[in-house]
Amino acid sequence: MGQVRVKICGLRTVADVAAVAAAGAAYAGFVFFERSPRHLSVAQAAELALAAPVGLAKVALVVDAPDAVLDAIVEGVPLDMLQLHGHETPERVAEVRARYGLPVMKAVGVADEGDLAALFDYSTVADQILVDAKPPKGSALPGGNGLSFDWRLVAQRRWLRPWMLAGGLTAENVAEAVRLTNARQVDVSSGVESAPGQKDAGKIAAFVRAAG
Ligand SMILES: O=C(O)c1ccccc1N[C@@H]1O[C@H](COP(=O)(O)O)[C@@H](O)[C@H]1O
Repeated sequence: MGQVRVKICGLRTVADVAAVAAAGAAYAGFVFFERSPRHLSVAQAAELALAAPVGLAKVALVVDAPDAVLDAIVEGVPLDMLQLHGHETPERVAEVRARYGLPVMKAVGVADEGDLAALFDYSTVADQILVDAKPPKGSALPGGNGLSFDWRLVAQRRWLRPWMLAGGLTAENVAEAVRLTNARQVDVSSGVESAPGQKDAGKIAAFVRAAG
């Protein structure tokens, strides 16, 4: 594993899990959001999670999920972290942490300086912060759109909790993103795909290598 910890999100097959583990990524992400081309059922995610080797952290991504949906995911899938990628409030983040006893990573969309205060607010309640590009208005997906934001907005910033950089990262731009922001963790979904929802083992390996 390199110095920068990598999360590969939106895995859909056991072969994807094997490629992520072989590349040396730290986290594997499973998406539970029906509008996403990466959406999994609880049974599908359980199969992938059970195929993950020890040391590969399994993350469930949800978007404004009610307790009933989270209950089914947490009961059915062996997990290491929950990623909240919707409009969950700081109070909801605290509630989810307490209810499930799992670390919670809260995604925050960034487009300009005005979005940075939210990063601090969530860092007081979440275990980790995911700093992602803000989705364009009317976008079908709140993430996984392959869009970047101006990395200079978060260059060298410090928050109270560990954080990950996300949004439009690829093997071609991740080294520059890390250099500019000093991110110690990065997250990618569409940048390691050959088509929406189709992970590419070669791109995954190249991305992890390039992240450093
Ligand atoms: O990947 C998805 O389909 C997805 C769906 C709903 C919310 C978030 C989603 N993905 C997350 O978005 C960011 C950035 O993705 P990309 O690399 O720009 O494609 C990443 O954190 C994914 O976990």
